[in-house]
Amino acid sequence: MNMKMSVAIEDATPVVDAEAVRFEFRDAMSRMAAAVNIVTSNGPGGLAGFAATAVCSVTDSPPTLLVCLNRSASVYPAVTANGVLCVNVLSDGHQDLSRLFGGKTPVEERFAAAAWSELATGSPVLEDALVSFDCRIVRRADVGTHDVLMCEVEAIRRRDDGHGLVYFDRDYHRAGPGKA
Ligand SMILES: NC(=O)c1ccc[n+]([C@@H]2O[C@H](COP(=O)([O-])OP(=O)(O)OC[C@H]3O[C@@H](n4cnc5c(N)ncnc54)[C@H](O)[C@@H]3O)[C@@H](O)[C@H]2O)c1
Ligand SMILES: Cc1cc2c(cc1C)N(C[C@H](O)[C@H](O)[C@H](O)COP(=O)(O)O)c1[nH]c(=O)[nH]c(=O)c1N2
Repeated sequence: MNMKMSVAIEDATPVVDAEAVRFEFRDAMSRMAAAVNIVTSNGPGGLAGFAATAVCSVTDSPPTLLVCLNRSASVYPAVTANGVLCVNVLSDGHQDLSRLFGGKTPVEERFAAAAWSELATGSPVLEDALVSFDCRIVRRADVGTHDVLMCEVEAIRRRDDGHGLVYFDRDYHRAGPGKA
């Protein structure tokens, strides 16, 4: 396969090495702030949960989110076998929980660090999440290293207090009230 690609970088020098392109892309992506979520799942494939920033709203009719999941992640077989997941949106103060769900930690250890309940699908719902979207995976596309999961929302739980947690420049930041 021809891996040659080119991207524009600051001095407009073309980058043609695939590894350099990947590095350049990630470095550029580090400048895109994103909400931090813990995506959970439970069912016949077992309990699973991972930190995710590649999550966004697709359509409100029917209410649908997309979640990008790396096929090499340890949680991948469980999430795809279960066919359901819950997107738990984190608040500031959840940094340690995010690190736990983003690292190479055993699944029991990840879930022992917080309190969980359930809504419609049986996926774990984080008790103090800003908002939780309990979803059924209705469609899947494999793109490069990731699966793009289209997730139809079956139940929502939210709280109105708290600040958001944003990942930016490879670190966690508070998203608070007040206009920019
Ligand atoms: N979409 C993702 O899969 C994703 C997103 C964020 C972080 N991560 C994981 O967390 C680690 C630490 O991330 P970091 O932000 O501190 O440093 P990093 O340099 O690895 O990543 C910078 C940015 O690039 C993007 N990115 C990273 N890995 C990616 C991947 N495999 N596919 C698509 N986009 C990706 C994300 O937007 C990330 O914030 C990464 O190495 C990766 O394993 C994965
Ligand atoms: C802030 C942040 C954001 C993300 C991640 C990490 C971190 C720290 N990770 C990586 C993901 O959480 C990690 O691969 C899983 O925890 C699985 O790791 P194990 O394979 O179980 O060790 C991640 N993975 C993924 O497939 N999609 C995503 O959107 C993200 N986003």
